[in-house]
Amino acid sequence: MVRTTAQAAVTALGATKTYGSGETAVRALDSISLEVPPASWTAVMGPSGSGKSSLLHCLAGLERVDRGRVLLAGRDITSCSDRELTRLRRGEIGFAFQNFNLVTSLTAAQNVALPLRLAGLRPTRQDIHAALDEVGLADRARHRPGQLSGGQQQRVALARAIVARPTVLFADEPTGALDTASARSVFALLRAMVERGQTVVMVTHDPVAAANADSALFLRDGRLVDRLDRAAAAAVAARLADLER
Ligand SMILES: Nc1ncnc2c1ncn2[C@@H]1O[C@H](COP(=O)(O)OP(=O)(O)OP(=O)(O)O)[C@@H](O)[C@H]1O
Repeated sequence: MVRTTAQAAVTALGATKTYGSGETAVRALDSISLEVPPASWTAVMGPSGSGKSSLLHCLAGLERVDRGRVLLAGRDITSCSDRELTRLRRGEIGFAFQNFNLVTSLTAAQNVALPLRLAGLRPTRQDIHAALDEVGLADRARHRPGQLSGGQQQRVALARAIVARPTVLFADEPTGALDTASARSVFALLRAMVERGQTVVMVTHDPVAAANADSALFLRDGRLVDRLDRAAAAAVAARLADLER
């Protein structure tokens, strides 16, 4: 029986993940324990290879930990079957990942509708339009990914992640390909989600992005080594520079 704060949106208890085996084994996550409160925004930072993406994937149930536990909305996903996990992911979790995962043959609107359709729902045109509007792409609904810039594709991916109103949104560099103005509108969007009670966990290399979050977690060599709450970008950058030394 795992004891945890009942209200946490995401919990990791001694989460450990190793890739490969024998001499080529890499311990990507080394006994990570954390709690992400609901209606909060957490940034995950750290040097390249420190385990950020691995942590995001394990917390989101896209990959399984080898040791330890991960709980989503109080539910222990380490003991879920693949089927239960898929259902949980479709119902509770949104993903906005760096490589977009947009379907190239579908329009922006169809891409946004896809996760809801996969979950057996029939989103209305208004729902889809509202999500595209939130990311500033209402006028690109009929464009296919190949007709959009990298930043616009990223925003379609974000609209797709938010349309289902997930309890927890996991985002990998959600503003990585965006200019300053677009990044700022994404920060506002993520903050609005948090104010509506949703939880955001994002990996970022950008201290400005992390400064918009409520707290920044710092990884090094697969370990959680520090945490800053409500930190200014300069403080985040200084901590990161320390870890990269
Ligand atoms: N599928 C995999 N197979 C083998 N090793 C992996 C795999 N995925 C990650 N790793 C290794 O695990 C470690 C952590 O990788 P991870 O991608 O989580 O780091 P990261 O902090 O997200 O890095 P970056 O900032 O460069 O994206 C690295 O040493 C990486 O090489």
